[in-house]
Amino acid sequence: MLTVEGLSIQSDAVSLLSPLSFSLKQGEVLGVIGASGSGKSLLAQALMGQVPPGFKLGGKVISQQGARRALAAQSASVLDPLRLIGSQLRYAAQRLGKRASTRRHYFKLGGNITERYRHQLSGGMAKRALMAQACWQSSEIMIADEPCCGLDVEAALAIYQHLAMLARDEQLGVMVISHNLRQLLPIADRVLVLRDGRAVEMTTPAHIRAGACDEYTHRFWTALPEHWESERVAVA
Ligand SMILES: Nc1ncnc2c1ncn2[C@@H]1O[C@H](COP(=O)(O)OP(=O)(O)OP(=O)(O)O)[C@@H](O)[C@H]1O
Repeated sequence: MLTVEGLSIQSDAVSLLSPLSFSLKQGEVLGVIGASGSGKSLLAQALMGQVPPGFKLGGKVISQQGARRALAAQSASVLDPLRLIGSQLRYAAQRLGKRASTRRHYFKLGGNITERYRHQLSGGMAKRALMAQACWQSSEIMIADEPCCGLDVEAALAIYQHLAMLARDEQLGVMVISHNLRQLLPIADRVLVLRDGRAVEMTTPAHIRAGACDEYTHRFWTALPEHWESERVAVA
């Protein structure tokens, strides 16, 4: 569905993303993990062709048969501050055309989010609006950058379940960027691990759970609270 060949980002002489190649398949959830600043959001922006001004983008991003990509960005700043959320969602749905009707069940907004402006949303409400908007924007590829920060566990679970359903039932290629391995692993088919703008490995949840992965990846797994050793807890 999406083929990435030697994708790289430079700012001045600094390499922020070293040449990276991978594919996103139809019906798959590809998780992306990495420490803060490892280049996850830049990768998402590069896949959308939207890197910050002055950044140099290298390599190729090829969509199969013109598959459209939508990004649920990390920050609500991408929402239009002057239009009601409902109006922005309706616009996205119109562009999706006939296929929009099957998306009604995903990322329910609740409350009166659609009747509010961006500045009237809480962090969690904004997140839900961003997810719903991206879901209406593309029928082929959806990229979700930290879809659940600011959400309570129940809302986060619903979002992850909907991302999995979009891949499984609607056959989208779904890429999910997350710090939260515990939420990501149950829905991911494969996991791309980034460190300092470089790919450490492309692995699977089964390999991560079994410890059959790079030592850097394994550290994310052992950092989950359920794996804390008693002495580490005692120090904390
Ligand atoms: N607009 C920008 N101008 C300059 N540097 C930037 C810009 N955006 C990102 N960077 C730099 O690129 C690197 C990767 O940033 P990125 O936002 O992709 O990290 P991330 O992995 O998404 O982090 P986090 O998990 O904290 O969101 C960082 O060193 C960051 O400082």
